[in-house]
Amino acid sequence: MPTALSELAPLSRYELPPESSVDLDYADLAIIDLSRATTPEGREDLAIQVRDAMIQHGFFYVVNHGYTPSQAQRIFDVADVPFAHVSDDEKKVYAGTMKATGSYQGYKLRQYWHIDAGVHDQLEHYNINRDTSKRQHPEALRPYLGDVTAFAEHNHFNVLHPILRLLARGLELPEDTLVDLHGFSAIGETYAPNESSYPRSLEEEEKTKNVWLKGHTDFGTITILYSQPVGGLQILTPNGVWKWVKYIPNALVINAGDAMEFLSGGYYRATIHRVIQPPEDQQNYTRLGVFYFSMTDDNVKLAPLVESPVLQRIGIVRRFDDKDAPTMETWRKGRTSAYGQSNLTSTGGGVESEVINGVVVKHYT
Ligand SMILES: O=C(O)CCC(=O)C(=O)O
Ligand SMILES: [Fe+2]
Repeated sequence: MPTALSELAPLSRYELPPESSVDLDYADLAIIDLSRATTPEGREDLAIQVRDAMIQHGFFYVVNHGYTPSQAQRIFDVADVPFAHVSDDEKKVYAGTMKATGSYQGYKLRQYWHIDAGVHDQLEHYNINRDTSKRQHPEALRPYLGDVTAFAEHNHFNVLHPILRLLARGLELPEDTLVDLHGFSAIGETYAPNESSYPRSLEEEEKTKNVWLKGHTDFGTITILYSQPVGGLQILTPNGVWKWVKYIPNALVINAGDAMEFLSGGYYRATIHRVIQPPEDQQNYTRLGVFYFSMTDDNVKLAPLVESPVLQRIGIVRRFDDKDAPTMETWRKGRTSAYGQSNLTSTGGGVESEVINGVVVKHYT
């Protein structure tokens, strides 16, 4: 069960940069008060709110998820360690092997992904499996692995599972249908990763039209992002307009990925989102992201949950025949090893595509 963030090793503070005062075109996302999920009446209301938010935008905020502001602050402090307190040489020792193994653990060093026009990314990630003992970690991070485990447990049991219960209700399925596919100790690759992005040169900004991370869908079921002040994250609205995601202190930004879209027969869509250059008053700050990317257990076949009365009524949008559905393991490995490494085919209108396990995956500029 979740452990408390107490008796922790001291740690230097990461100052969250100030909020932008630029007037940006923000997406109007629902705010879900997760503390209401503890009562049956609360769950009934929230299930409707979450379903509608998923159908309308595919993104929503969660507040009152159980972390105090100081617990959230500590998570940012820990997340900063692999970037600010590890030398470039040591980072290379702990580099991940995404292309070779399809497993997303360790550093994704800067410049690993191709963005556009020969320009590579300036995003540095450090990804940790929820079982922190799967790999060695840089020395500076080792005193804080207990924090990472507590963070993974908090996300898994206090955020992910309650949301999965609401999403199952929205499909009129038994409440634990999706929870049962997301074990904490099952073999699977849920990550509790961190990400940091560094400012880029003017030339690189021009060549990529300010895009830092191309429009994409996440490949797991649910992504939990800790809202942070440096802007840049945008979602693609159904009418083709990119809208910014606003910072809300101690809120979580939740979205569905491919695996959820497959399981829900297209009912909960994997919304396309991207990262662009932050607004002008934040361009000298690095962006520190804290995420919990969740996936089902590796052996789950990502075929639609046809027993859902909702899907039986409204129909299923299929991306493949149910018998050909990839497992979570096949899908995550295929997408992880190809990302930013494969040659994309331009299909016009700023859309590029690739085929992973026989399924077309699109990238948006
Ligand atoms: O940095 C962000 O705000 C979002 C990054 C993202 O979409 C991803 O890593 O999948
Ligand atoms: Fe993403």
